[in-house]
Amino acid sequence: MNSAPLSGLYAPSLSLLTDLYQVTMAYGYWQQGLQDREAVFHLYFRRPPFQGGYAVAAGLAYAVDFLQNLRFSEDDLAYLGSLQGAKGGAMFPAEFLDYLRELRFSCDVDAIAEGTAVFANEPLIRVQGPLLQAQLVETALLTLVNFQTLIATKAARIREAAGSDTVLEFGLRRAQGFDGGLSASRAAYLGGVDATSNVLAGQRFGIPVKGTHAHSWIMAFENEEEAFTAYAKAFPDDSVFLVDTYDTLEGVRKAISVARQMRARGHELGGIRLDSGDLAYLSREARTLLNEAGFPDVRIVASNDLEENLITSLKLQGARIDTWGIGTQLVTAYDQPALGGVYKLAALRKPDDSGWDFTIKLSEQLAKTSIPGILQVRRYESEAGQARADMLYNTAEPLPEQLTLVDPLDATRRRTVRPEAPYRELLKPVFRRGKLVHQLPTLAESRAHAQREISSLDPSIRRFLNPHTYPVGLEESLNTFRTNLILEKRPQQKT
Ligand SMILES: Nc1ncnc2c1ncn2[C@@H]1O[C@H](COP(=O)(O)OP(=O)(O)OP(=O)(O)O)[C@@H](O)[C@H]1O
Ligand SMILES: O=P(O)(O)OC[C@H]1O[C@H](OP(=O)(O)OP(=O)(O)O)[C@H](O)[C@@H]1O
Ligand SMILES: O=C(O)c1cccnc1
Ligand SMILES: [Mg+2]
Repeated sequence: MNSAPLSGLYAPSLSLLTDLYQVTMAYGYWQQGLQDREAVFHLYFRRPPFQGGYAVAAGLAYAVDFLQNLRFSEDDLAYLGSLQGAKGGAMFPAEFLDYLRELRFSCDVDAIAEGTAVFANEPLIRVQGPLLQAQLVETALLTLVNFQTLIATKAARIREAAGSDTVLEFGLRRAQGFDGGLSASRAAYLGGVDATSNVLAGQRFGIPVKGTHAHSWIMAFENEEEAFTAYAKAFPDDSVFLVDTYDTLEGVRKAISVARQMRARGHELGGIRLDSGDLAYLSREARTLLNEAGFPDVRIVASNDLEENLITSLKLQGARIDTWGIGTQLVTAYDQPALGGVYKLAALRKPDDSGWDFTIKLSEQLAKTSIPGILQVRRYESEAGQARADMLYNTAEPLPEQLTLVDPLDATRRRTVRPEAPYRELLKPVFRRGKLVHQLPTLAESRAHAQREISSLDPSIRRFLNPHTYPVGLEESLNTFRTNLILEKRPQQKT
């Protein structure tokens, strides 16, 4: 179910899921005879979203599905063949289209598992292989990974605020298109929500589907009692009544009255839902009414423009909410509309095959200057499994005996690594020479992994307000190499 999340959604081929410039560069590389020059790219982001301290990696299953099915159909080639340049001639000659017809993805791909807690500058995906191919997949990988990582992170924050309460994702109606809604439901589940109202996501990904009913259900009947009674008839053991259509606390009393009739027939009301007004006050009052009437197990569901900060505030106000229904703010990633993940060239095989040329993109800001090498991410952990610090290092160079992590933004900030410190390597082989060599976990396994990963982070990294920065250092020799490469590439200013 999880292994081909894209297939069938977009028929018949997704290989043109790219920016035109990837195809024009591919043509240029082919014309120059550079198509098979071995290259290494890293996909990473520069700052965690929502001014938070971490992100939850997501979208890899989509990326794998895309790469596995990368081939240009006759329709794709006909379309590319129809594109014209400024003077009206074909943009791409027939010989190049013939090349694309035979093209099969043959790169090595290493990636960090979905659900892993990740930080700025860490490659979530590393692609190594023929330059033309490794470049061609940039846009698809970014669009597939950026959005889901963003939403999984938002969901993890909402989970953090909700603690052990149930969280339902209700966002499809407000999502950025149906495809945004579908991948948002998947990523939200991965990041920690318990269920979705999105039935297509339930079918495609095996996410539990849950829900209540709308105000229109109440409005379609003469009065609330009639509406509740009718709903209970349809779902005698699975009813949650929406109580705020006319007057919330009156609605609660009517729900109690119908719940008594249900009980007399051997059924129990599952819950009530509050969707407006002061949710702290109303949930407390509703809890009192329900408890006094002998319904301590009827759950209180709340919805209405909720997000992690509001949940935190409602809890501080003593709200008695058991289940949080969250739509718009979760699936639109309020208030950060995009994760700024990038895909940068980091190494090119020397033309004479004598080793690597490591490449760098300079920027006015050091934070935006890329990191050269064929990178791996090593996570050091305490004996109890708490994440302590991550080290980026160049796998193409030998590691020194004594490892020192250097802050890429401030080389005076360093920490040495105890030789016996336990660690794991986060990037794992996914493709070798274009063949899938990795058994993808199920979505439920990735979700469980995310829960473990987030709990391995110190609360100071997880908090919403001014979180502590998790230490991600460059291995010292990589940092020195990068500094020297910056000096070599940057023109000397003269005064
Ligand atoms: N106790 C509370 N503390 C802080 N914010 C709250 C509290 N109770 C509700 N809210 C939030 O305040 C906002 C109220 O929004 P709004 O005024 O649109 O809703 P409403 O008038 O209650 O509902 P509606 O317009 O759907 O009938 C919502 O985002 C809601 O989640
Ligand atoms: O508020 P969200 O987090 O997006 O959660 C989903 C919302 O969708 C439904 O109503 P809808 O917003 O369609 O109408 P309403 O606000 O008028 O009830 C539901 O009652 C929630 O309010
Ligand atoms: O099931 C619900 O209560 C629901 C579903 C979608 C949007 N709002 C609420
Ligand atoms: Mg609403």
